[in-house]
Amino acid sequence: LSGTMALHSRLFSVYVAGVRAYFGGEWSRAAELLEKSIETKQSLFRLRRQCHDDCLSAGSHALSRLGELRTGSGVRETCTSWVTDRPAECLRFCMGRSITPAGQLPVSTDIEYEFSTRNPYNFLQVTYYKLEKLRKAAAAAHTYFVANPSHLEMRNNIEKYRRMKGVTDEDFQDRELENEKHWVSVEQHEIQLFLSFMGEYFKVHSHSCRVQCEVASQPMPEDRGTDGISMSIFLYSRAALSLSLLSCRQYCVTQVATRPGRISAQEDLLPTQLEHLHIAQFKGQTAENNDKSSVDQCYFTTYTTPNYSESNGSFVSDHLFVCFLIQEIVGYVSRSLEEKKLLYFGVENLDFKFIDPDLWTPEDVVPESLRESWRGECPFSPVHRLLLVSVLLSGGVIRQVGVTIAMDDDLLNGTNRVVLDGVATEKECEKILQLAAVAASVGDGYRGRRSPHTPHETFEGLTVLRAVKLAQEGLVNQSDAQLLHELGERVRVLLHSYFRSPSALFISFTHLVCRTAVEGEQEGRLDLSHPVHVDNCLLEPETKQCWKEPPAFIHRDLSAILYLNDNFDGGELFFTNRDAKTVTAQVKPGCGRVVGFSSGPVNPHGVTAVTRGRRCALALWFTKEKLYRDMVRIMSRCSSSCSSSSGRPVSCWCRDTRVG
Ligand SMILES: O=C(O)CCC(=O)C(=O)O
Ligand SMILES: [Fe+3]
Repeated sequence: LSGTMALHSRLFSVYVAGVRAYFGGEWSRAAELLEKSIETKQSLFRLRRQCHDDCLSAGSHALSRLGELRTGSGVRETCTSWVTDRPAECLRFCMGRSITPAGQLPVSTDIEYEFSTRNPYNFLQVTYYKLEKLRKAAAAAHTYFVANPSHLEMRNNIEKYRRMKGVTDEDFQDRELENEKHWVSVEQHEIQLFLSFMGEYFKVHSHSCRVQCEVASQPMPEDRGTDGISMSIFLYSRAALSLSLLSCRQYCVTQVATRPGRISAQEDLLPTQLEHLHIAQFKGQTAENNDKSSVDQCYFTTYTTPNYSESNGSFVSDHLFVCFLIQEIVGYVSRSLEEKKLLYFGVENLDFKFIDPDLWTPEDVVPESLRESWRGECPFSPVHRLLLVSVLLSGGVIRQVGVTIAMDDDLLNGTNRVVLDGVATEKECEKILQLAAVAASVGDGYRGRRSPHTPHETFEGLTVLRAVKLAQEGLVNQSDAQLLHELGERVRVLLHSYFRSPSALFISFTHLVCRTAVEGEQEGRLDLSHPVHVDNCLLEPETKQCWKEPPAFIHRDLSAILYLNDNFDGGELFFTNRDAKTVTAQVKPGCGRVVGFSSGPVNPHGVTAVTRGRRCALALWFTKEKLYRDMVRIMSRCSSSCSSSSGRPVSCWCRDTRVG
């Protein structure tokens, strides 16, 4: 045996011996063997990476040829050329398989699984504890717990280690951190750090994950038989294996985007990171004066003119960094697309199961017959699409007379933030405030309630549906209830244009909220009216991560608050960094002022204490996903156009809206 096979076989035997020693209570021996097995695993992974790098150029060549085969060629031909052209020979040779007799391989996916779940560290933790090497036990416990956060016993062990003498915070180290390095820089905003994130991202993506797929999907022995049937079976199983390899690689996106210890992958990690980059580089070119955006220019320049720096020197020197990055991404995207094409071919023709982990896959990659549930038309290139999935580009035009841009990204010191003035008139603010007052006086779910955020304020809320009901009961004017809806629409149109959103925006939820200072309870207040949060994910300030998981409203893409008054003290909206502490900008509310911002992790925000009076605002959230638009809102608009004598609003259906 040689190369990786030898290592694999050693890994297997050393680990088994270590576990045996463990169960035999031979602690020193167990520690030695388990450590050795971890070392062996690391060497094995290193060697595989090496093999992969060495065979890579052959690989990309074969893949690009296969892409051409998708249309107009039969399954058999595709498989045949694939099998013969694939650089598997290179990999197999490199990995030592070519000299190993088929069927006698000590390949055990169990052992790979064992290491991927970090189980050896569980054994090690007990072993070191028995040997009274507490600091090492703490590191092993921590390393295991990072990947198994719901393991209660390990949580308790860690608590115990923390209380033990001689153990310090520094001892709780993740010994497998090397493979997750990209997370260290993931939350940095600065461009240089972003670049380093991208570097780590691609490294981890291709080295730690994609390479390991090669091993899991090595083809079967060369026993292809001579008759037609066994040849077909042979080709079919080869194709299936190759498809599993590709699908394994595709899922690397999810693995790379899943932080150790989290269950869910960070959705669309790459586009989200691009949002950080913020296209700060692309700002200043509005749709008006330049119908080709900078992204287009960069893409165009880099990929259509070989000596682009000469042909468009000034642009490229300003944007060299971004162009470089985009070049990286283009490579990544085109490789991924080639794989997807083949996979969809397999889904269509070979009944292969594949669920695309990316949201940015362009429609033309998906065969016609599979498109049914696919998203709508997208006129953008794959790279563009990748950039735009989660990216809003502030700086678009505001066309409404009387509305002005009071603060932009620069003044607000951040990304995708804007303050617009003049969105509602004094009269309109009055009407909505009146509506809020009536709602409060007749009582709704919030009346007189203490705020959910602070005991020093009360909180009243009114939804659109509730407003419509009040109108139907004759308690408020129909037209005032209707105004709530109109204002929401007005803000939607303005922000859609300002943020140049390539996809439609739907109102996902609207809430009229008033916060009132409780008199006599304001002395020495240190808390906030609304603690710092991100609207569409759970902010974890310690790690600066934001988890797009329920109970966060993960489908909110854009947030807006329309302010209605200013006769109160405090109640300023502020933005912070991801540490939830460093304030980057503040906004003072006033009638007709709208603050709009992307709902994601670039915009943590909160509200300072309201220490006198009552602060009312209409909070609006928008989504790009049709599915999550506000059904209640649409229905209530219908029902508000029905006569109130028709009874309960929900039983009144109107035909002119496309509900359901
Ligand atoms: O009222 C405000 O200014 C902000 C409220 C807010 O952030 C929210 O409701 O999520
Ligand atoms: Fe918020």
